[in-house]
Amino acid sequence: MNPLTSRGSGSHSQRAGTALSVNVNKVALLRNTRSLGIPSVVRAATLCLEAGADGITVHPRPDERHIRAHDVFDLAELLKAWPGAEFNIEGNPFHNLVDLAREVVARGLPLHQCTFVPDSVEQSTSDHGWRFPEDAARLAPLIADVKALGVRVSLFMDPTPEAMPAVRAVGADRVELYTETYARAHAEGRLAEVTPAFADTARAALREGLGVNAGHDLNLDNLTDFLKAVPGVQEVSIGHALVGDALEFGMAETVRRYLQCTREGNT
Ligand SMILES: CC(=O)[C@@H](O)[C@H](O)COP(=O)(O)O
Ligand SMILES: NCC(=O)COP(=O)(O)O
Repeated sequence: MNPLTSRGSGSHSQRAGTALSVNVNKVALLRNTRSLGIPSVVRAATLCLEAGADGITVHPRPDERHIRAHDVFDLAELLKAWPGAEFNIEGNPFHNLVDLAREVVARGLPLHQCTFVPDSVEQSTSDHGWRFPEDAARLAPLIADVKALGVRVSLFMDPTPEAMPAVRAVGADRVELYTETYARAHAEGRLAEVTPAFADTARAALREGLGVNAGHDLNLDNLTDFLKAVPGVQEVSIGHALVGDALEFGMAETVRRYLQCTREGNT
């Protein structure tokens, strides 16, 4: 069982420090190239949880290129056996996300967080956050709908400190900082250019009473530095690099290495 304690925004449990939610999209992507069910997404998620991961994330895109609807329900069934761990579904609330969330909850299955991401259907991966004030009016009712299910709502956001009061006003519980620009700058030795915006956005979110998550292109090289530089990050969701690392180190050892980065990043 994970050492989880309640803290922070939203009513669900999180362990002290930054939680690691493993995104298993890329396991499904490989599985979908044949009809054999290999590798198993549920088995991969089980290995992550057994190794100490705090949660599982999926981003079921409308074209089901990786995570399919049945994966969402299969993983939610798995999470029932891990009461301390969290299930986070990411996606565009104007596409398939809200209906999936409703169905998970209707089946009596656990769902802790929905992360709203403004991706278009044909996008190859996420590449920007919501815009405020432009998106506020159309997001508000969907945020209310998902929160009425008892599910926390996090909004995928670029590092824009000035948007945080509007994110709070629209009813979100958390923001997820889109970290691609941090990851690229880290790889290119340009951290001074980007770090202040991430740290300022986290501080602005915390001032508003929002929780702070982060994700996209985080990896074993940049995760510790990110968490040292950006205050109060409650959860990182990591998939692409982590699943790649698992090919080299195995899933359990890989998860342990990422957990070690979160611990080092929190000191
Ligand atoms: C929201 C986000 O940051 C993305 O990283 C996403 O969840 C990953 O989606 P893909 O695996 O389809 O690239
Ligand atoms: N929210 C980000 C996520 O779930 C995984 O992003 P990535 O590590 O696949 O880039």
